[in-house]
Amino acid sequence: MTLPARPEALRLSPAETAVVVIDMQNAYASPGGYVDLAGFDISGAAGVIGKIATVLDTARAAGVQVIFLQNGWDPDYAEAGGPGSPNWHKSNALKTMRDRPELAGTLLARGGWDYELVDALKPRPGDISLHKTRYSAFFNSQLDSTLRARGIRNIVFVGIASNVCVESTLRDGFHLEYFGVMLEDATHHLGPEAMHRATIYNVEKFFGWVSTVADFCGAFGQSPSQPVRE
Ligand SMILES: NC(=O)N/C=C\C(=O)O
Repeated sequence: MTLPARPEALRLSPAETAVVVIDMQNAYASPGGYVDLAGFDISGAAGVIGKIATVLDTARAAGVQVIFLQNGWDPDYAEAGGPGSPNWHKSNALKTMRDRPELAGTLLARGGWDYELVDALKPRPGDISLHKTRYSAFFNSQLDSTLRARGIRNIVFVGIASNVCVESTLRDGFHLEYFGVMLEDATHHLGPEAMHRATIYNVEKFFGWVSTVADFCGAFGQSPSQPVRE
């Protein structure tokens, strides 16, 4: 398949390509989830859910492996690290729970609603689900071995947040020799909109390629006119 992308089109074989869905959990995309409670504007998050669903439908039909990542920790937060970990100091989920003790134990804890994937984006048979405990999905996870075991060299990224976990993972993937493509309209940022644009610049200029949902579906879909779900 030839995927139109910036700075140039890419030739991608479906068997060597995965769509990696970053952290489409209630924490990042639902009202009342972690980033909403932490004070981030999540109004744009709902808009990417339907677009990601369209990408996943197209990927599955084309034989492209779909891999879901979920971010978080065990219910006791041992995996989050204590004061000796920078994560303890920088994680806005942990900081929010320290500021608001009534939320203790609720944010990004495995087994809770906040950790769960949003209802519209649940894994289907054949999809793979992996857990991660830091921003990069390659760190201390099974992502690298899962991809290598299947001969996958190309990763198409969708999910939240473009400027945090998507960019961190795409950068680590670059250093591990993966070809990373970010779908700019199936990813959403945390913080000011300029952060999304900055990530697009970084990816396009230094770490990978940028494409769109329509171009992905045009390249991998049965029909180039396959509609994009809103
Ligand atoms: N999924 C993400 O990009 N997460 C960003 C921040 C956090 O998890 O605190």
